[in-house]
Amino acid sequence: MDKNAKIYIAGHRGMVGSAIYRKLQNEGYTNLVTRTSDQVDLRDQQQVKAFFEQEKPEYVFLAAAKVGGIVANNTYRAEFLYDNLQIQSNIIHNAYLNGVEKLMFLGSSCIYPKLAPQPLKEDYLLTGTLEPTNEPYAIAKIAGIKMCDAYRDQYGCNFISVMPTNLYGYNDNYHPQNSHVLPALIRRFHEAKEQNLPEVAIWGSGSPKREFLFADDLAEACYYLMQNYNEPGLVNIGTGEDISIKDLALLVKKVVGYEGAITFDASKPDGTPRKLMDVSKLHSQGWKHTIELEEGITLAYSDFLKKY
Ligand SMILES: NC(=O)C1=CN([C@@H]2O[C@H](COP(=O)(O)OP(=O)(O)OC[C@H]3O[C@@H](n4cnc5c(N)ncnc54)[C@H](OP(=O)(O)O)[C@@H]3O)[C@@H](O)[C@H]2O)C=CC1
Ligand SMILES: C[C@H]1O[C@H](OP(=O)(O)OP(=O)(O)OC[C@H]2O[C@@H](n3cnc4c(=O)[nH]c(N)nc43)[C@H](O)[C@@H]2O)[C@@H](O)[C@@H](O)C1=O
Repeated sequence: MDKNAKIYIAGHRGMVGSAIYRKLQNEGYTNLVTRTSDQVDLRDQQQVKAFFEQEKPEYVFLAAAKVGGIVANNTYRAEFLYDNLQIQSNIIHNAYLNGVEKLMFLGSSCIYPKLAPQPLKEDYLLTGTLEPTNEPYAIAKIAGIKMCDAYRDQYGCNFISVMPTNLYGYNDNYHPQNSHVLPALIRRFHEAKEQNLPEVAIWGSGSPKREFLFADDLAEACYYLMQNYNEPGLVNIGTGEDISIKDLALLVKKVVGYEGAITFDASKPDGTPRKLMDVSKLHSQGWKHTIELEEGITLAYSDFLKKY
């Protein structure tokens, strides 16, 4: 990508899109194209068609999606399927029609079977049954991978797919019910500290394990792969290390400085027992994360304090 290349970042106000935007700006890219969802509703075929015909971007980072934690995924099942299929189909098809040089589609680690062997290798895709709480979202993401591959096969498009692990960072969503675990716990421990509450409830049993990557590290990886990777299929992006939700809660408690107790709310779902990425393909491409979990939580907590 030369520094004047016209690059569209779909979802530039979100956690990931804003991190990719910052990275490209820091690298000296000046021709960045963005639209909010109010300006272009990416679910709308006509709006997306008109946008691509007007702007003719050369590169696309597809980081716009309907996103949320385990309860949001399980509650808004129709929206997670419809919105994501529409957004990604409209963008991928119009990228093809308008001769986009290269597109990166962002999926998620939830595309892998619920009980797949760990760590999750790229070739475990479609080898088993999905986790029910996020099946609609995962089905949409799998369709996105297959769409990139089909457009590569039939039309020769250089469309690549990356699968990030669970993410957190600046501009995260701190909604009490709809967010992912890390922002949810940052907020809950912070509010409990402010209100001198004696205990904080953690959803589920605390035993599931998750892997966490700071969004700015993800943006570095996306930028790196956009320049160096041109293959069909998918590439995992993660750290290759995971932690139980209980230990994560203890770490967030420490960073926030909360001194009360932790309890577990068994009425909430655990989801997949474990989702550890095999990152050997990513490492062999020459990229590795730099921000470790405690440092990242400290950065995210200071961002939370500025905004809430
Ligand atoms: N967060 C995570 O833990 C993970 C995220 N991912 C993937 O990374 C990508 C980005 O996620 P993240 O940054 O966390 O999500 P956010 O919710 O922070 O951002 C999503 C962005 O998508 C845009 N968007 C949503 N619906 C529409 C629409 N109908 N029309 C136009 N724009 C729309 C929003 O734009 P606007 O602000 O203008 O409304 C928003 O900025 C997604 O593909 C997600 O699946 C993958 C793994 C984990
Ligand atoms: C990124 C990924 O995100 C979603 O999957 P998930 O990994 O299960 O994500 P999560 O962050 O919401 O939960 C992780 C774990 O943490 C526990 N947990 C404890 N306490 C809270 C809590 O307060 N909030 C939340 N959300 N979870 C909590 C929770 O019960 C679960 O065991 C997918 O739907 C899918 O969208 C996807 O791809």
